Amino acid sequence: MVLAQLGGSISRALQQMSNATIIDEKVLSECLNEISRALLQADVQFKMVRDMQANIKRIVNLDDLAAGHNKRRIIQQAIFNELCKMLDPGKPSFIPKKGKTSVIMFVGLQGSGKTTTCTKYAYYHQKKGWKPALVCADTFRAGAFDQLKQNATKAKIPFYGSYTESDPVKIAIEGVERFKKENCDLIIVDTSGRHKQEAALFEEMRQVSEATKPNLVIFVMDSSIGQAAFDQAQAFKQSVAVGAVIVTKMDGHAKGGGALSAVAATKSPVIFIGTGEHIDEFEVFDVKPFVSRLLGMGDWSGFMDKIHEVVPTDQQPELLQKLSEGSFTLRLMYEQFQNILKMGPIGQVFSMLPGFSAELMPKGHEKESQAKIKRYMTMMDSMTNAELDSTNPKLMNESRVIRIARGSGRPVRDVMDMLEEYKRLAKIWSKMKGLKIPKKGEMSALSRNMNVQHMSKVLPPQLLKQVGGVGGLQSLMKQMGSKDMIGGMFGGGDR
Ligand SMILES: Nc1nc2c(ncn2[C@@H]2O[C@H](COP(=O)(O)OP(=O)(O)OP(=O)(O)O)[C@@H](O)[C@H]2O)c(=O)[nH]1
Repeated sequence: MVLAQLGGSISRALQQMSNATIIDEKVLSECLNEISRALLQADVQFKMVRDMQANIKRIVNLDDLAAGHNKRRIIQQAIFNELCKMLDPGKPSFIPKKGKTSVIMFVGLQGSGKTTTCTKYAYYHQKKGWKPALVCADTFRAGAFDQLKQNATKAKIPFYGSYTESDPVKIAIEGVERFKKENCDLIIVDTSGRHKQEAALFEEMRQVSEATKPNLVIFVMDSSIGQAAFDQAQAFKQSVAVGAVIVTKMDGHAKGGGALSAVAATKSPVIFIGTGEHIDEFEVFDVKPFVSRLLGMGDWSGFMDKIHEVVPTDQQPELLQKLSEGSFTLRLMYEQFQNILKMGPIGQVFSMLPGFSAELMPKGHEKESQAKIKRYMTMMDSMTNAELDSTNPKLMNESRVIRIARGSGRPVRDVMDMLEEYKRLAKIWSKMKGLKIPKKGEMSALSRNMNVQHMSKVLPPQLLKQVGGVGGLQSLMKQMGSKDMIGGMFGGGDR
């Protein structure tokens, strides 16, 4: 089951509960059974699901709730908290410091995405001004060094490895020593994988770990392994001091529940997730926004982070300003298309907004989407400045459409398609009107600045209904002291 499906099932269960006139023991049980079924289908370990159900029932004692209390909200809050608890081992992982050398060792089974993830991790930090380096201590898989070398070269990250040396410990020591001398602050050691957990793999991992004394060992896990995740994660944890987990292939048809099980097995947090084969398809994993997204609440802080990441710094103030004005011109669309082609899919950004997914660049169709965007841009190149800067699509009369089509060598139908796309995007962006945009690092300020009206515009209709429409939302925010829109709605507070 894909995670989106899991989120959908949970939202539906909550919705059904909300539709009930009276929320009693029976309604609560039905809702919890529905949610449990969805989690089990997503391959979350049975024991975890059972514990969660018991915890919620214990917390939500319907008889104890004084009349007038918002039972619905309390139940939602309990579900949110329990899901967060499942994913939060209660202690943070080691956090490397920029400018101070840290050795990070990656472990995982063959094919889990370990080598790809090492480069993604290095690239993520490099973009933030770190000096990462990659060491290939995988001498088991022929071609592993070539793969790492290729990835590292593309991302301009220094690397170390050998075609002739067969001792991974020796390579790891040499590589780490070399990059320490070169003042790299993030030395990433990629170790061998095997097809299955076997003694030789664990012995090798132990030796590499002993020799390089990593500050952090990251266990890389393929999200599609489902129920097997718990045992696999536990086996790794017993051999090396796993301190964090990265779950890969969250974009595929993954049984995402495995991620939850890995956290329980290693008592270590998930720190990143892989969302595609491309180097920047890699996201910081934060429990509360993740659960918010799972429950269809959107992820505002992730959205803002992505804007900061995807849009060039010099264009950010202008874009955010325009966003808050709600005026979306064709020129703005053109500029964003330029960003997409340069930086990768901005569809990732949109997927973080409540209520809609990456429609512009559907997964698996990136090539077609890119070609479409290029076609759109060619057509926009045939427009006048006035047309590009206008927010009024009526300006585009029939004769102009024909001229633009002729000017760009495209059929009229294509121009119409492009204008439709513009209208669709403009409609989405118009919902942002009046939003106060925080500077980087002030995400909770965004939440505080969102008023009921904004929230009601961007919340998916079924969710809005669930909280009792605009009126319900208003009283909910009042009750929560309007603290934090995402955390606040479910009692999470500031992040
Ligand atoms: N869709 C998707 N594919 C991924 C992701 N991460 C890695 N992959 C793909 O998974 C495959 C295996 O990745 P590798 O990095 O070679 O696997 P590995 O675990 O290093 O394998 P060994 O080096 O043999 O241990 C490659 O085709 C990657 O492109 C992801 O987040 N999403």
